[in-house]
Amino acid sequence: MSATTRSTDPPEGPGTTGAPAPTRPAPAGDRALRLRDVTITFGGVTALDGVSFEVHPGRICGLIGPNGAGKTTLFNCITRIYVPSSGQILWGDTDLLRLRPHALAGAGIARTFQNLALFGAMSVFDNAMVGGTSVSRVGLTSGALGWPPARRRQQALRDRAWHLLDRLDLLDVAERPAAGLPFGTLKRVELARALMSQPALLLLDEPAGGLTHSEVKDLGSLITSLRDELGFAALLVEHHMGLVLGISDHVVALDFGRTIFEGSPSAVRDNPDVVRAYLGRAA
Ligand SMILES: Nc1ncnc2c1ncn2[C@@H]1O[C@H](COP(=O)(O)OP(=O)(O)OP(=O)(O)O)[C@@H](O)[C@H]1O
Repeated sequence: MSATTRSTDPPEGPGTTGAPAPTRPAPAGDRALRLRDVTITFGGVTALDGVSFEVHPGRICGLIGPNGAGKTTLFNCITRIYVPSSGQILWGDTDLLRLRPHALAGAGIARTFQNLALFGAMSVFDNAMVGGTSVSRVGLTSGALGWPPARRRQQALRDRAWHLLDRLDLLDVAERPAAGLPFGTLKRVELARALMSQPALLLLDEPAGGLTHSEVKDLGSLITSLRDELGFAALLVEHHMGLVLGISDHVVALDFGRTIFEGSPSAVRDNPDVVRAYLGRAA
């Protein structure tokens, strides 16, 4: 992101329009993410081999598997970084594989990054705003020129950012640069940035990575309460089994690119194929 996309105005305080917080439940409708027989090969390696499952509206789907199982590759197929060799990925009625990567946010899909995608020199508030301006029709020029509809949209974004920073316990650091903040705090900023686009589907890439035990516990409660408030569905790729089993409605386990389990969190722990996959290789 270039410096030109940085918000030029100082952040106004929360709720400056006096309007109710604009974080309404995402218009998830009946949109589900449907993967059908997704296969991708890299040279001789079949990273995904006929993977099929669904993520239902408003539900959290945990995606687990040992190292090299294909989780990141699957994420990269959904986010249009990789093109599957065969298979279908549908988002509601939309063929996701026909969407350009930059159109995903506009289609209601947002993601977080394992290694964070924040701008160190920018404030926490401005980092959050980046996630909203990518889908809002607020042009920097029209906003700066004070065109009334653009100003109203800009203010609605600011209100949403303040609301999310409040929900994510980030108000105290809102005006501090992201660089230098503790990792656990940055993970929450990353979540705020992703939620600014009001996604109907949130792709969470190892959100617990690098967090302490108590931070992981808090993160689990935060994700479920935000899901309850905002109505998004989530696909959660995570090694932290406690988090996956604690907050997922549904779990899919991969091994060597194949689905070895699909079902409830309570059933996954004792599933012999899952146990074998994790015992067979270091997770
Ligand atoms: N761009 C690529 N080129 C070649 N092989 C790749 C590429 N991306 C992934 N792979 C291979 O695909 C397989 C699945 O890798 P992937 O990173 O998706 O696993 P993972 O489940 O995310 O593992 P981890 O938990 O360690 O992140 C591995 O064998 C990996 O080496």
